Amino acid sequence: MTVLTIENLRKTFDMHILGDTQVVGLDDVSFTVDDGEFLAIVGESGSGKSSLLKCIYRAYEPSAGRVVYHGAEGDVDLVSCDDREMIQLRESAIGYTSQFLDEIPRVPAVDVVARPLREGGLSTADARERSQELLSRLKLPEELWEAYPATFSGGERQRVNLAQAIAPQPDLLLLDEPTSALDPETRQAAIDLLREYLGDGTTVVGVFHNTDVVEVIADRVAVLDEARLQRIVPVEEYEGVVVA
Ligand SMILES: Nc1ncnc2c1ncn2[C@@H]1O[C@H](COP(=O)(O)OP(=O)(O)OP(=O)(O)O)[C@@H](O)[C@H]1O
Repeated sequence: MTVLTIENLRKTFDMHILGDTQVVGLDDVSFTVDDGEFLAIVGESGSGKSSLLKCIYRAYEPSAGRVVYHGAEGDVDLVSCDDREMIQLRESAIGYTSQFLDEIPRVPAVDVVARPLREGGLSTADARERSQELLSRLKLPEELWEAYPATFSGGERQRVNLAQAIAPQPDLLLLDEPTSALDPETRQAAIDLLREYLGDGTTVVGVFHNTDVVEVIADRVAVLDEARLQRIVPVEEYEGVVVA
């Protein structure tokens, strides 16, 4: 079953500061994503990877095209649906995370991860227990669980960020470089957790620079080149080396 249909997606940026020139972030991108699939988005720096995720999540308003989410309640065009419907989908079905943690001042790491679980209806105790499990699996030292992420290293913050994103097990999860700051051992732990914890219940579209990660985690790979979808192939046929 198809979860996401992207049709002729285009995103341009009007750069008034550069004498009204136009930057093309995405150009005529079309593909579908199946239920439970892990699709990796790769491509050189500036090829449009983050713009694609942001357009799906409507953090960027696409300039043209359609992004249809085939959810439990029916099809929704994420480009044209009203804001309220989009917010509801973000709360219930579609997750997004960038590689940087949006810090909430003076909230301990364990509560940052527990928050979406509490909002989803879990008791505080259960939500905290689940978030401790996730942080433990991601090898965040236990003494940091009750500390504020503002003081954490880049890799420690990224673990909190990833745990927070996967905790509610959304139907569709958009991940932008979720493992970029992790050392190889922690990256492996993150990959194992993503696979196990999300299982087939979550469809993932994730931007990755690291070819090793792509090869072990993705089902298919979409290669962007200068704002266009160059090819989309099963991971076994993917041989590209991606450098940020
Ligand atoms: N908010 C914005 N305003 C203006 N231009 C933008 C904006 N966001 C992206 N762009 C431009 O769109 C193009 C694609 O950017 P995008 O960030 O999607 O690429 P990327 O493949 O994710 O790059 P990287 O791997 O470096 O993160 C680039 O030329 C970029 O400068």
